[in-house]
Amino acid sequence: MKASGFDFSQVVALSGAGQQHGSVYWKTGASLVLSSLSPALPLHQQLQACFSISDCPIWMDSSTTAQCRQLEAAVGGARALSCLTGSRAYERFTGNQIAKLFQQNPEAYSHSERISLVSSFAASLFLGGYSPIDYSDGSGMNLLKIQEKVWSQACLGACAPRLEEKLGSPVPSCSVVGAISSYYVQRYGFPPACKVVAFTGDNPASLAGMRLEEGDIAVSLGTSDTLFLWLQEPTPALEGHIFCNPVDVQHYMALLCFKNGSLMREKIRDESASGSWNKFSKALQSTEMGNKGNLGFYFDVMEITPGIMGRHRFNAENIEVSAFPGDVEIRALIEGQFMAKRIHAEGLGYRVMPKTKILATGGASHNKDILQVLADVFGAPVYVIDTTSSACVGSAYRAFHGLAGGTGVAFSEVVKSAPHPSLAATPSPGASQVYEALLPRYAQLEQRILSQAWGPLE
Ligand SMILES: Nc1ncnc2c1ncn2[C@@H]1O[C@H](COP(=O)(O)OP(=O)(O)O)[C@@H](O)[C@H]1O
Ligand SMILES: O=C(CO)[C@@H](O)[C@H](O)COP(=O)(O)O
Repeated sequence: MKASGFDFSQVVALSGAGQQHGSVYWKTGASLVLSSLSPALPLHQQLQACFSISDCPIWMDSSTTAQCRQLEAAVGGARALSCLTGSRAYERFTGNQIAKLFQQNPEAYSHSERISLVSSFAASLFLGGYSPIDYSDGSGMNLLKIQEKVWSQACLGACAPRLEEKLGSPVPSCSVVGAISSYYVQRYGFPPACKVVAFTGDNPASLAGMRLEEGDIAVSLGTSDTLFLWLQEPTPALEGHIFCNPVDVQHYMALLCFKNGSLMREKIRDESASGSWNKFSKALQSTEMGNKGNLGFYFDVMEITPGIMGRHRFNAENIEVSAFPGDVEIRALIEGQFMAKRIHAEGLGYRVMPKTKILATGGASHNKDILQVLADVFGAPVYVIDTTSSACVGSAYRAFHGLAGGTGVAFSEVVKSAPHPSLAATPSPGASQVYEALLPRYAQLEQRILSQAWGPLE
């Protein structure tokens, strides 16, 4: 930005977002380095010795099943943990990652004076000191009591000793956490009064960027596919997550994460459309809604929602088949991905309403033919905002909100003059009849695969 001539002296506030659940381990003494950085040198040269471990766990890590079971057992089971923290124990959630680090590398853990999320880590760089974790990203740790908005002592105790002091106290997501550090003032020309508003997770920031309203559903088609909803009241369940809302401290957001998103679509594009999104789109155009009854499940990595692995294809008679022709494969993938989203959102109590808008974002929201299938499966119009970087735009809106007063001011008021989303796809005639028949079949086949993999379900 500096090289392209951006005028940092005009920036009155900033905020940001980081992928959820990742954790950064600051070594004892790091805060001193952070607060006395030389503006003559880049960050990486000065911070190299500041971390207790060099490879940080990120959200795709699923190696903490043992720690998940320990945490659930410590608080009275999966449902009890979900009621407390908004989610049953998930491998990628930070509390379980911290517990694993403590168990497998106690030295690195004890040498860590502070543990940040990716979001609060980035905010710390701008502050020149440790930034608190915000309520919304803090909800992705299996440690925060989402109603009281304080760390759960039971969860902290089950994960690792002296954890509270390493995390610091969580704050409302729209809090001003301090002024920008002199490093950024001197090196880049920010004004010294520029405020840093707490950073949050990428999905909460996207909710802000898309200006989600009640009844709407946001679908982020990034590396992972995520789906989020605005909730007045938390309804924690054994599937999906409830987070504190990033723009309204009284409310909540629900999130469902599907790991086999764009990377899975890319694989099928490479195998069945010679690596071309254009050919991939043509396959969607040339096949009909409902795919003549052919259904597919494509999970090359262990899926989060639901816990299935592998590829499973079924013909119209529900008989498992080993392959589909290329075009059928592509439609089965996209229809299957969106039917799973609708079925699992409805499992959290979500219902498509006449006023429902689907707001699409992320890399694959560039693809109109994919969005058409989304509109058809949900029976609702799909809108896109004029940027796929909704988390970045949301961070700018959140900075503006924090500057305007944060918790005392309605977010919708602050962003009311922002551009409206534009219509990208409307349901095709006859779509609801097709998918009303197909959705229950998809759900039954999903249950069949799940029980084959895990035995009879609860
Ligand atoms: N025309 C397209 N059709 C479908 N998918 C696309 C298209 N263009 C980009 N993508 C997908 O978008 C993904 C990146 O999305 P993005 O939202 O930037 O990811 P991230 O989760 O890293 O933020 C790529 O993996 C790619 O598969
Ligand atoms: O784990 C989750 C949400 O719970 C992921 O959505 C991460 O937040 C990473 O997002 P992308 O990089 O895939 O956008």
